[in-house]
Amino acid sequence: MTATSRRGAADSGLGETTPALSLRGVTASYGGRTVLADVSVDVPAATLSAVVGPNGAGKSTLVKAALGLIPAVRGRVRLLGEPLSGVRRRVAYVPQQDAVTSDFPITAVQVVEMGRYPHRGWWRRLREADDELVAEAMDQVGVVDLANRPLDELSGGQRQRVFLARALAQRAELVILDEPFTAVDARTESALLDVLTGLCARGASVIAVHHDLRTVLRRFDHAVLLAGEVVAAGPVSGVLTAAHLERAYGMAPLVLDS
Ligand SMILES: Nc1ncnc2c1ncn2[C@@H]1O[C@H](COP(=O)(O)OP(=O)(O)OP(=O)(O)O)[C@@H](O)[C@H]1O
Repeated sequence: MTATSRRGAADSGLGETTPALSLRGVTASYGGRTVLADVSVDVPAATLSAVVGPNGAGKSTLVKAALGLIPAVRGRVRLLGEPLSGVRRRVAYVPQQDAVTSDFPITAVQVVEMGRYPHRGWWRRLREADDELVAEAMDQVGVVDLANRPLDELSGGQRQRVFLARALAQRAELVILDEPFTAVDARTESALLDVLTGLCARGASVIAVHHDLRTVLRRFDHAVLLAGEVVAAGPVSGVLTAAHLERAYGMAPLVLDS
């Protein structure tokens, strides 16, 4: 049992049965090509949940569809029980790092401060309380010493931590991350997972696209296994079975044997 599964949705502020994310009949396309077809799935609140599946399975597309980042989406999406328009400030997104470009000069601390804009508006000065939340978030992921470094001079792993700090500073109730650990070493990944597990223990919901099934088995509560459609969803041990993995990947990944 992982740390977060010992806690229910009790502290999340959501009803026991209100999912963190609910998709009904969601179809997503790029240029007329359907990538996700008729996906219906619920991700429970106050859990650390993974979206897994082979390359091209539609994992990033699923989270982008949920966040309104893809134009051609049909179906019904609810985040924290509401349409996206009503919950933007309660939901944080950590994009895949190769999708992040910085065409203008911005420092690490300025990125983290952006986590407070949904609460203050970008045109207003942040208050002392915001500064404290920003400092706390940077401390949690170990990037305090990078505060004044330009973003485009940071390594991939440092950037991933800075963007995670932005989500933490937002104090979001639902944090959605797309491959947040691709550029970090194993020790840092474990430390960041501790931070995410801590969020869930306090009632927040975390959904991460993640490719490392071994980590998902060890550290996550819930998983959605995708292969253009939902192959399985639910508690991790019931999702990452040999039969499901064979269906999704065409073979059971050997890593689960060890
Ligand atoms: N902007 C886009 N325009 C056109 N096709 C896209 C676009 N983004 C993704 N696709 C296609 O949609 C499919 C699903 O892509 P997606 O990025 O959602 O998969 P994924 O499961 O996250 O893959 P990976 O594990 O490789 O990151 C792929 O075939 C991909 O080529």
